[in-house]
Amino acid sequence: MPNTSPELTCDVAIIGAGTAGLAAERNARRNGARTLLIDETFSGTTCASVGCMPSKLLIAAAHAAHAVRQASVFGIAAEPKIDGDAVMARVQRERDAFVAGVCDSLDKLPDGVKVQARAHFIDATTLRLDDGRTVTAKAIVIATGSYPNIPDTFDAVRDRVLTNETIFELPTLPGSVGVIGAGPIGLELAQALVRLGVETMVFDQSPGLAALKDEKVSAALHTILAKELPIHLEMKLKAEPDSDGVRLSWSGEQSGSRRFDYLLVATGRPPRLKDLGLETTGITLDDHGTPVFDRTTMQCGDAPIFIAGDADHDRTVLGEASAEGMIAGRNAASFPDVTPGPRMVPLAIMFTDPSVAVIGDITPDDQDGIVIGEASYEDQGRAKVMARNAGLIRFYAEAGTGRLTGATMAAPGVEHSAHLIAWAIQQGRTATDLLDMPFYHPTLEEGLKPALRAICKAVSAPVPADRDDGFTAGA
Ligand SMILES: Cc1cc2nc3c(=O)[nH]c(=O)nc-3n(C[C@H](O)[C@H](O)[C@H](O)COP(=O)(O)OP(=O)(O)OC[C@H]3O[C@@H](n4cnc5c(N)ncnc54)[C@H](O)[C@@H]3O)c2cc1C
Ligand SMILES: NC(=O)c1ccc[n+]([C@@H]2O[C@H](COP(=O)([O-])OP(=O)(O)OC[C@H]3O[C@@H](n4cnc5c(N)ncnc54)[C@H](O)[C@@H]3O)[C@@H](O)[C@H]2O)c1
Repeated sequence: MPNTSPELTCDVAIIGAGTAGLAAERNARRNGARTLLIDETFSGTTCASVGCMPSKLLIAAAHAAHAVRQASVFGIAAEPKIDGDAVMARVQRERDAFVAGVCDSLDKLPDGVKVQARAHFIDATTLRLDDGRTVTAKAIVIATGSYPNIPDTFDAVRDRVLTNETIFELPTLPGSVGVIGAGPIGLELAQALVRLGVETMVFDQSPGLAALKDEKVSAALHTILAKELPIHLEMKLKAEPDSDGVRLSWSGEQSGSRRFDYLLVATGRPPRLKDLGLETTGITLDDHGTPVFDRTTMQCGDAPIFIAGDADHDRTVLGEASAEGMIAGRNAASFPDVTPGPRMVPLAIMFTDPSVAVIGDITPDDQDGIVIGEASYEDQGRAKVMARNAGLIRFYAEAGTGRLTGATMAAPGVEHSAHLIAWAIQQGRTATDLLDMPFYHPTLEEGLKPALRAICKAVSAPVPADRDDGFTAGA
């Protein structure tokens, strides 16, 4: 039941009922705090409503279409017949079910915890709500998430601009979409759209894909994705209205111009901190206006203010929003007694085909003290069986020991194998340790072995003596 009291007090107030805010509220309450969870809409998390889940639903439909198209490789003649209305109806139906699940959990919060309003700080422990009420708390958690940035370049065509907040609402698939931004949102959705029969092109002002620091993997991914999707990097763009659509002109290494029904603008999601009154709190802000905080405690300086999720602009993925929320909630409840929480090895996965993972520390090729082992999936046994033999993985390891420190992977099955690598890195395992573990045949995981062996060789570490030394037929 929403709380309508005029003056509110609590131990911990949380601004934002997304993944981070919900985790923070739960953990603060579990640690004995009287909590208030403040949200403008309580309409479901970004993940469920306009983020992870609807995007993966659209990708699932695209995979189905792609599999039909690929069937001819195996001697099966088939052509997908794509019903755009039905594709979008399923995306929306399943998305609504995920949102309903979030809303159910909101309904189960204890009476009086939910406060529906927009909040801003008037000092470090007081919030003003947009309905005129105030909230006084011993500690406050900022979990306000992020929003889609739309550069001025697209001002003249705003009515034809889609973002992640609007694209999943379309009643049917559009005929053509220019995707601006080759980050995870742009690439995941562009590949899904093109596979669903939408004429799609991607444009970015930067030279690489998805901000991958590993240029070799970025280049390999570009080559693979460009086979089905034109991707123009380092482009200057101009957008003008054009008969119920947009004319996009680009210039750079190549130049061109064409009309699209829509532009999907996926040019980054800055933290939603504007108008939050942070300047009244005394906390230190960085050059972008984001609070400076401690990554292990989530505390902003030594103030009674904590931050979690996309709002801190650090590791902007779901698992980290949840983990940060848990740490922030616990420390807000025990403030001023604040203790570090363990952080996980960073893991980000992009659900393109092939999927892409970035794990741990990504180091340049010429960095002292680090060796790199790589493996191509072009000749990988199981990937060839499935006609998915393309991709590159690169592991980074300590030169002295072969201890794995990070990985960039773009290859089939990486969404799964990346977890094994992240777990190994978190446990401090060496390449030799991993090669001593079971690998089944024939699997995509076997494709990790050449990269691990290359690390062993580079650090003169043993490949386990009683394990295969690289000669499994078809691996
Ligand atoms: C298209 C897309 C696909 C994604 N796919 C993945 C994926 O596959 N895997 C993955 O791990 N991550 C993915 N992400 C990222 C993931 O969704 C986010 O990292 C995560 O949802 C952030 O959660 P949050 O709690 O920080 O923010 P949110 O869930 O956005 O919650 C913020 C809340 O704060 C409220 N709020 C804001 N300001 C105020 C205020 N002043 N007063 C009151 N309330 C306020 C808002 O109403 C909102 O409810 C994706 C994101 C997008 C956009
Ligand atoms: N699978 C996943 O985990 C997943 C999927 C989607 C989104 N996300 C999260 O959502 C966040 C936002 O994703 P995103 O892809 O919008 O942002 P991003 O910041 O990762 O990428 C934005 C891209 O847009 C480009 N760009 C910026 N301004 C431009 C302009 N004016 N013209 C042309 N290009 C421009 C940038 O060079 C960059 O490549 C990510 O940080 C990610 O954490 C995660």
